[in-house]
Amino acid sequence: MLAQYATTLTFIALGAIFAYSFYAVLIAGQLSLGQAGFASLAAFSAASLAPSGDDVGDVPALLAAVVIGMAVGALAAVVLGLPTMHLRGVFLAIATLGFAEAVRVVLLNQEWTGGAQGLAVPRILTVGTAWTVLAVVAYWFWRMGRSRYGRALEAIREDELAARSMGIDVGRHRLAAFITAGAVAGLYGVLFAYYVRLIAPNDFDFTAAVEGLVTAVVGGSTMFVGPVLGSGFQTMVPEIQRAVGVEAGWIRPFLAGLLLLVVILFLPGGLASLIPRRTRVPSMSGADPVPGLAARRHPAAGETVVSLTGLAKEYGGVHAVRGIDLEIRSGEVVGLIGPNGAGKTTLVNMISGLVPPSSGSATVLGTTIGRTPVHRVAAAGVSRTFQHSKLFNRLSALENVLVGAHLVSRPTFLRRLLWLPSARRDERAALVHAARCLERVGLSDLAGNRASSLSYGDQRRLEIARALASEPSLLILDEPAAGMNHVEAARLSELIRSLARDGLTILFIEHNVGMVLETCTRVVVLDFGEVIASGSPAEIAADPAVIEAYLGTADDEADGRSIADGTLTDPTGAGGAVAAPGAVTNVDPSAAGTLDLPDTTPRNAT
Ligand SMILES: Nc1ncnc2c1ncn2[C@@H]1O[C@H](COP(=O)(O)OP(=O)(O)OP(=O)(O)O)[C@@H](O)[C@H]1O
Repeated sequence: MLAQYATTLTFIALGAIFAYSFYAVLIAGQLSLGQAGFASLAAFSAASLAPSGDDVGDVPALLAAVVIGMAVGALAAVVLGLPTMHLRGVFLAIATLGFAEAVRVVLLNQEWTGGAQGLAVPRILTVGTAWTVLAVVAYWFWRMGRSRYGRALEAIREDELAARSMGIDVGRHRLAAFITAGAVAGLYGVLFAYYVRLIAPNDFDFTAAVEGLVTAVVGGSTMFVGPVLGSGFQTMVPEIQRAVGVEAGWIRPFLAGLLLLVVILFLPGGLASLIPRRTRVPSMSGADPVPGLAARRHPAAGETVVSLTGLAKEYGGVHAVRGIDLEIRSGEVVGLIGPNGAGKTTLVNMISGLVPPSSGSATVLGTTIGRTPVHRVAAAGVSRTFQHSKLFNRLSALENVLVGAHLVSRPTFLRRLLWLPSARRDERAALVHAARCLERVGLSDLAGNRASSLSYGDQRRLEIARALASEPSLLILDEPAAGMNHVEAARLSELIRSLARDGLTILFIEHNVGMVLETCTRVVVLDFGEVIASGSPAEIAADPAVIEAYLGTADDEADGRSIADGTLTDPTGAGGAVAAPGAVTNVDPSAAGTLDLPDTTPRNAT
């Protein structure tokens, strides 16, 4: 019975292994077509170099071929990956396709490969061996999925910039994923060669690469079983068509293409998305530090956290930030306010290492800004949220926070492969820590929900939980209350103050002036890229320059118009939008000192 389907079953296993080589990079958001080249190099190298089964026995011969093939595939991935890993999307696909085609043409013109006639290879692979190898590969990706490394790759796929800000070294992770793809493609090449008996360079052409990619996409890249489902689908559909007698002429490829289209159109996450993704939410007890997390050093109270000297940023002719001198000390809660286009986001982007300054110098937690990559700035203790939410949308709320804990959690992948209890302990520590961060922002009930399904206000809070998970020394919040109603904004204000009581230094941009005045120990006001005022909330509320920046000229004030209610043109010319119903409102206008504060914030996040 099994013998009757042995060929089909072997090709399902081979197709799935090849699809895993695409899955390996798709989970990190990379589109590569070079796998056919890796497989080809591996197949011909192994077939030429591995000992014969007659000399050493079939199993050792296959094992030696597999080792050679995987090493050749991985090495080729290093050689190709080093110069191409900075490429994204279709550019990486084109570069890697160019490599695969170059390999094919070169091998086609070599004597030792047999050229177009091909090279004879003994059939050693059996259906049982093929499925055993597939089980090992699937196990590898299954154990990787819930490890710190696997989560980092998923985070890179969802939002590379946010992943960098969580302290993930994106370049290193992308290269590691590419090398894995090379090794798995090499494995496929060898198994294919030792099954089909005759290999030719044209077996690894553009069509083969596209088939591998399509199999991985149809199966889905969000769950480790995706490639197996994809290969089963791709191999079985023609078999079923043959069985029901529609194999002739154009009908068969037409139906196969149609089914493919249906899967891609209606199941963008692939067949694997039909399987619900479970998030285990741990039970928590106590507020003690979680053992198993890396300890972080925080600056002592009053120590300098941020030191900016003459910091400036120009975009072409636009002076977004002009010569800012600013010092922030540990334990301060500094509010950054100013009209639209004043340069607030540009300034915090420079402080968090996202944008290099045009001139001036900045030291943040001992790191020099400008030369330090974003993930190193994060490792120094800087964590942030973004003006426009940058969540990992397809991950659950808890998984988002787990990624945030990247810098304090321990690597677990290799230990998970061996089922070591220490890996389970460390994973649990990270889970408990993440769950506590969610609890702190009041999102415990939504831990298992997809980030994209949360309300706007909950997404803002989730970003804060994710930022807190790295146990930062400096927390930067970019318009955290945007989209929140006044009750949520008041709760957020209390949360910020409680974080400050715990010793965290906080820098936050907010258009809700009332909330800023109530929450901060110091307020810095920017206008046209310059600091126009800096002082205690009471000083700022009474400062004529601030009132002018916010209310415009005396005439405007006399008209009874203000930026706050959206009736006064923004001094930058950006224009004030009228607050949406339910948008941020002042937390406590009585904290406003002598500035006649608006009771609604006019501008939502832009
Ligand atoms: N990448 C960029 N390229 C060109 N100009 C930019 C870029 N980023 C910001 N700017 C310009 O720099 C100035 C400051 O922008 P920035 O976003 O920092 O202001 P902001 O105070 O954060 O404004 P908002 O409150 O509207 O977010 C604006 O004139 C803006 O158009």
